[in-house]
Amino acid sequence: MTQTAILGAGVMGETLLSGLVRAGRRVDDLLVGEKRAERARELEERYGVAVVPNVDAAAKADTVVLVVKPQDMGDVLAEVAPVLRAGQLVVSLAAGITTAYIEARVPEGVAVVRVMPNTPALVDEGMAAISPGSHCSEADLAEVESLMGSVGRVLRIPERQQDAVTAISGSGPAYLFFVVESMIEAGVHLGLPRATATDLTIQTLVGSGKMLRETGTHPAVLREQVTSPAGTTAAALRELEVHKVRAAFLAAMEAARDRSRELAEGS
Ligand SMILES: NC(=O)C1=CN([C@@H]2O[C@H](COP(=O)(O)OP(=O)(O)OC[C@H]3O[C@@H](n4cnc5c(N)ncnc54)[C@H](OP(=O)(O)O)[C@@H]3O)[C@@H](O)[C@H]2O)C=CC1
Ligand SMILES: O=C(O)[C@@H]1CCC=N1
Repeated sequence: MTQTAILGAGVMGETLLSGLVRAGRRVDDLLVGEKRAERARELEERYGVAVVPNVDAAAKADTVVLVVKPQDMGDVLAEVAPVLRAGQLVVSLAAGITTAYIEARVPEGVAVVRVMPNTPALVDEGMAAISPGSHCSEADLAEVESLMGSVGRVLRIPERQQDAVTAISGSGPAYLFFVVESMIEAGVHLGLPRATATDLTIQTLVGSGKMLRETGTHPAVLREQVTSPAGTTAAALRELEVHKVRAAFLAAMEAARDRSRELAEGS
């Protein structure tokens, strides 16, 4: 088994780490680079994984996964580039950061893959979109598919689509949690106990998601099936149109796509 280093074990890094451990990856084959001592101790206790300085992890591993904030990427690459060598694979999970940005900062012959994951990976229902850098082999892509496939689905996409993907599946869980929060609050306004409103909303989301996935039916058709003539759903949907929810999603996702592009510029 190859050695994998995860540099930056915050929300997304720990999500990947926990998934790899759940999937049966030996902790001896995993290394973590994390700068805060307290956080390092926490991860060592929770997973039994070795937390070591970034350079040690990067020098030892076959695959180095970068899960720091886009704004920290330049510093981390400057730190580990001197110990990287041809034949290693660098995988970035950071929004906005291009493979060209990374390739310009690592030695010749280091393969680079860009990934946009999402947090449902925590329950093995992640969605990861992966794009190869300029000198990346089929074996490198297969390694990343195996890595991310242990926590959900993986899709290969051209890198030019990564900013839009970030706006859909990377940030997407937050939009859906926001909708869930809003429905729960509305249920409470309608007089339901909070626990009841929460149960009803979550099961409705899970059931609707399962219908979408298992029937393959277009969401507009599924929506029409719920919308009885002159009924309750029609009354509700009219309000969502009046309040321009569809336009708000378009504006929100354009903002996410644009922010991803800005992060590439280092801001
Ligand atoms: N959260 C999400 O849903 C998603 C996140 N991503 C991407 O994942 C990356 C991480 O995001 P997220 O997990 O949310 O952010 P976090 O801030 O939770 O995690 C980043 C981690 O990196 C650590 N870190 C910072 N500098 C270094 C360094 N030099 N060496 C080692 N570790 C370091 C931070 O430590 P400290 O806190 O001490 O600074 C922190 O633990 C980002 O690039 C983001 O774009 C992608 C898709 C989804
Ligand atoms: O908000 C962010 O920047 C990260 C990238 C996608 C989801 N979270």
